[in-house]
Amino acid sequence: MRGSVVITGGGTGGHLKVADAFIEEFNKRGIPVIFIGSSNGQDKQWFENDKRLKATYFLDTKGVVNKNAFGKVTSILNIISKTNYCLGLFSKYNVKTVISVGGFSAAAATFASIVKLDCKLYIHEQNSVMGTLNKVTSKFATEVFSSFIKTSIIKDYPVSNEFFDLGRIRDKVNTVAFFGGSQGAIAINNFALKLAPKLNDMGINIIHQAGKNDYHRVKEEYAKLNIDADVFDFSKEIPLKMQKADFAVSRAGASTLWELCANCLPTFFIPYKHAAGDHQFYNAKDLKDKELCFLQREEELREEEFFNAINSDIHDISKRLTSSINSNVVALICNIIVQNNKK
Ligand SMILES: CC(=O)N[C@H]1[C@@H](OP(=O)(O)OP(=O)(O)OC[C@H]2O[C@@H](n3ccc(=O)[nH]c3=O)[C@H](O)[C@@H]2O)O[C@H](CO)[C@@H](O)[C@@H]1O
Repeated sequence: MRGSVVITGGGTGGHLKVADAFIEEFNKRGIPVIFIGSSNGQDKQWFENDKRLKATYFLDTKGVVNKNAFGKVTSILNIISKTNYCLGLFSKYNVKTVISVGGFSAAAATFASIVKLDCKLYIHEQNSVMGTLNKVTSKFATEVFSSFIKTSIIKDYPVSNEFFDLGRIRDKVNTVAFFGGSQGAIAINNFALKLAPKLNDMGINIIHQAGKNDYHRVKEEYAKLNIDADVFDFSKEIPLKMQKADFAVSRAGASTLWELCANCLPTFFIPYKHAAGDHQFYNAKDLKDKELCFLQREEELREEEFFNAINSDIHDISKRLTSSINSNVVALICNIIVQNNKK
């Protein structure tokens, strides 16, 4: 393959997990990868000391959406200056391929790839509703990959093989896991604490990812209830946590959603209502329409719906989830990118 590959984007775990899948695949193929993210958000935490990367750059960039006019102008001027900086990096590392996984961290390197005429841009859009940056830049992309866009040549999500390898068909609910997404979700934490006494009485174990900000409160609440739950703020072992569970309650962030599918874990989704364009609701709606999950909006949450769900035919759902997503997707996408690079 000619030159180095730049992977850009991030902000939150959903984008970064996809970036990680690409880094892993190119690294296996011996192709040098440079990560360009932001110093704001979780990018540094994920990749700052990653030995698989030839170089990492964390630029001081922030989002443009949801800002007043002055904030928008300042952010745009900053992106222009950082785009120029990225062009310098592209020359230094002979970059011919840029893969954007979206989020505000991706803006500068994505624009630089559009300006640099001998550089191809690829976008991975995770969500059912396209993010603002991707809406603007997708017309310049060689390919846009998405599990939701009908025209995507690979219509699957890059999920690590671990989730497939540790998947199993569920029969009976002995353990329920609660997942709030990379940052945790107070609404899911409160719902879990409300359900916990009854679950405990039913002899059902609890696994609970509470998020950094709410972890101590949640841990204390379980202690007050005298319930021995597996509570953590953030874990690198989500595949193992999913493997242990027979049913999940989760936000509908795209990476988590497809990981749950790969793991064949029946799930009750509670989408984050402020997600841009309500995309978390629509991420899960496709599965709901196929009766492959349960879906309730935060403001309509009822315990009764949850208990009906865990008492339904979870074996059937779990079995049908096996054909909801294919493995090795990142390898297929990388094959296309490598092929195009030779042209
Ligand atoms: C609030 C918001 O706007 N969230 C968006 C964000 O979600 P968020 O960042 O929460 O992303 P996802 O739910 O898609 O993914 C979270 C990722 O972090 C991993 N994980 C999570 C918890 C943990 O303890 N350990 C761990 O490794 C999960 O396995 C998963 O791979 O990006 C997603 C992908 O664009 C979007 O669909 C979400 O709507």
